[in-house]
Amino acid sequence: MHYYLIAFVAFISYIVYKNYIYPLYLSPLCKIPGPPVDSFILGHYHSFLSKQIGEVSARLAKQYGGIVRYYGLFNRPYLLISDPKIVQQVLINRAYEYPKHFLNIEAIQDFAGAHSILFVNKDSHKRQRKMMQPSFSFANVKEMYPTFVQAGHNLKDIWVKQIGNKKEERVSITDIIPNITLDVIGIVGFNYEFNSTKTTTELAQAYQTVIMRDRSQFYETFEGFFPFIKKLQTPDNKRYNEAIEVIQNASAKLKVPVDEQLTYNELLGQVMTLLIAGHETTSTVLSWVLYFLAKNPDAQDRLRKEVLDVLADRDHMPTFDEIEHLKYLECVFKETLRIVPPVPSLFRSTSKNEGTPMLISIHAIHHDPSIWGDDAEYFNPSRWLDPVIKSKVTNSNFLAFSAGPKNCLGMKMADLEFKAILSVIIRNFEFKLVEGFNFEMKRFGLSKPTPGIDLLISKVDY
Ligand code: HEM
Repeated sequence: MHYYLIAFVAFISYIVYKNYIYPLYLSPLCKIPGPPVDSFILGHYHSFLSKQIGEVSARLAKQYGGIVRYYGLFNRPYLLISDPKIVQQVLINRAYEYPKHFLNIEAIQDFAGAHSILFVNKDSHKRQRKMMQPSFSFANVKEMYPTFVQAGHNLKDIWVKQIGNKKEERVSITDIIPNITLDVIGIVGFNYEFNSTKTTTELAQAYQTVIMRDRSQFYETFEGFFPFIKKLQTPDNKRYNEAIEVIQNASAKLKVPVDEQLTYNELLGQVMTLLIAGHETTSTVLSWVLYFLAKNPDAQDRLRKEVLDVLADRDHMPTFDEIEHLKYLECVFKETLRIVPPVPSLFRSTSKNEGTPMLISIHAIHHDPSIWGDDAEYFNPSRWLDPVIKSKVTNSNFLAFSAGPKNCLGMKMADLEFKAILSVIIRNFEFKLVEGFNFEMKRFGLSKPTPGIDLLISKVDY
């Protein structure tokens, strides 16, 4: 009998040592500054892991510095990184030595495919990247430009109809913008018309269900530890699993334009990755920009004035060169990406096996007053014209598209799509905040406004 007792005591001692004594008192990571732990089992759940992770990480970085230690479930240590010198090493100089880390890999694989470029490292990554790169060349992206302008006009037509003869109309902008960008990626990525702005498509709704699921970093980790939770037939899981099935079925029907031989699963992975990476991020930044312009009427007027120089005639389709010359539009794009980076954090691991997970907080870096000035919390597109700020910006502190060999492949495409759509929209409408309307930011994943953004929209009559 006492053998069982000894085994039981040994087991408990091991658990206590591994999950409490070692991480909290003996690990070399204890020397790194960070907040005191709240709970033996839940780590920092109560103080911040259940909250909006971007804002929390900016606060922690301000309090403790560019590298902060914090604790997840069972006191697993994490590092919160916002020091641009470390970022330079991890993302750029030694990118392949720091593989991506996923709190809940199965959940992401559900909608990006298990063989996605997003998950692989070293040779597999280099191979996929080489294969995909030509589709994103400058010349190819430039050819997509008319599709982007047309998308701006499609959105314009929808809102003109919605406003009708009224002076202004309250519109939920986040209901339609993801459909606009989904249609765009369908056409430019796969030569396929989803027509999601004209008919209700299951696919657009499926993405809403998956992306708008608002769960904390803690919950994601918890489900990552116990993946069977995902299979429980709760109403939320059922909705989610049905949505994933819709995405997988729709992706299976599409074809990516690559020459090299790919297995069926690799192909499916690429389609799913491009669909998700190519429309949810762009729709996020387009939604936020309209909110910030509504909140800052001076910036809105200045942008409209600049756009009117090339779009005096409202039916004129702006050319690529005309759009590329709009300097304030460029500032507005960068400022929106700075203040609300659609991907607020990147996860990496210090090494392949059981390495310490690192959360690189793009949000914290983008809100650091030592780089962006004392008004870093505010939307101010003109900062991008300030020579002092310009001299401080580098590819390791402006990270909306990440940096280095795994940076965003669709960067130029997103840039052009944003500018084409926004210029048509701002030429044709004025945006105001709805008094008393509040929303929050999703706690984890993409920086989505939740439940969405309502604005007052009126037509520009000149
Ligand atoms: C404003 C819009 C966008 C933002 C802010 C954005 C941001 C990012 C970020 C931060 C990453 C790095 C993720 C990580 O390291 O974990 C990334 C990767 C990627 N993005 Fe984007 N993205 C945008 C639009 C697009 C578009 C339009 C496409 C394609 C149609 C695209 C395709 C990709 C791909 C394929 C990767 C993986 C690259 C690799 O691992 O080598 N993105 N994006």
